[in-house]
Amino acid sequence: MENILDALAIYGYSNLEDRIEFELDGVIEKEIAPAYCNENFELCVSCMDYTSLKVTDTEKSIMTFVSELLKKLKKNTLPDVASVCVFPRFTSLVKENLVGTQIKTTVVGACFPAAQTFLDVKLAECKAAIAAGADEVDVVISVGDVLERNYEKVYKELVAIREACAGVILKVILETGELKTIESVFNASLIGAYAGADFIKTSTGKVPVNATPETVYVICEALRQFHAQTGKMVGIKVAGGITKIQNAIRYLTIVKHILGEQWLTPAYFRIGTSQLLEDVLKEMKTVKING
Ligand SMILES: O=C[C@H](O)COP(=O)(O)O
Repeated sequence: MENILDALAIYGYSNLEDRIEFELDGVIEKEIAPAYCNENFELCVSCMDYTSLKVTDTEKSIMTFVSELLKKLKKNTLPDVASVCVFPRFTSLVKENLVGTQIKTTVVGACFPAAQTFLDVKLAECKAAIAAGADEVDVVISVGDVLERNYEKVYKELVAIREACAGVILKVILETGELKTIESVFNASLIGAYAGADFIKTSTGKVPVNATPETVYVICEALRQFHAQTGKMVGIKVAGGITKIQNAIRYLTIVKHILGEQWLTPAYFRIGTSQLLEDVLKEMKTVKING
């Protein structure tokens, strides 16, 4: 592509603010109740990036985290989650402990969560994670540069990261709670898509504001327009503070409403979460009992 600024000029977000409020409170709100069913709870499990990104994580705690997950899935006859997501140093450990399942190993790379280091260090970390067995890498965009509209710089860095992550799934995290405006979330989504991201991800879970219905709406709209222009489907990962299945179903409904049912597979929809599975199990039982 010639120039990211020329590419962005094709897209429009001017009427989004009114539409978001109108649709989230109206038509989308009405679509949530019928989507609240065990079939979609299972879909949420299969789209889950089951995550542990704590400063206290150790080899021992991560092994327990993975084995408890596998036990819960088996005991409740649930589908495999999409991936287990951890810090880079646990890559090979997770990979080994997932042998015999379809579950992928996701690693946060490029100096998650602040991403404030040298590009060479970011690239080296991504490459090391892949060499250790990562199937998927989640990296944070240079948030400050997006806010200053240094779009060319942000795009070039992501292209370099895309090259370093050749052959694996790349998720670009926008940290939407820090981007704040529709313009920056919309443009950052498109920059990620043009740089070759497989998924645009909302948040790290490490700042006060994470995924929200409004920002998920904006990302979906950017990806809808990107698909209309290029024919390419880019996935969306909602993440950060998602502890209740009600919230996951709300996001699933927004994605379906804007992007369509074809996005509702682990190839195009992910939920990054450290705590959602327990609530899914609880709600599945409640829904079964109450019919
Ligand atoms: O990558 C970030 C995680 O998906 C955040 O998950 P959490 O806020 O549930 O810990």
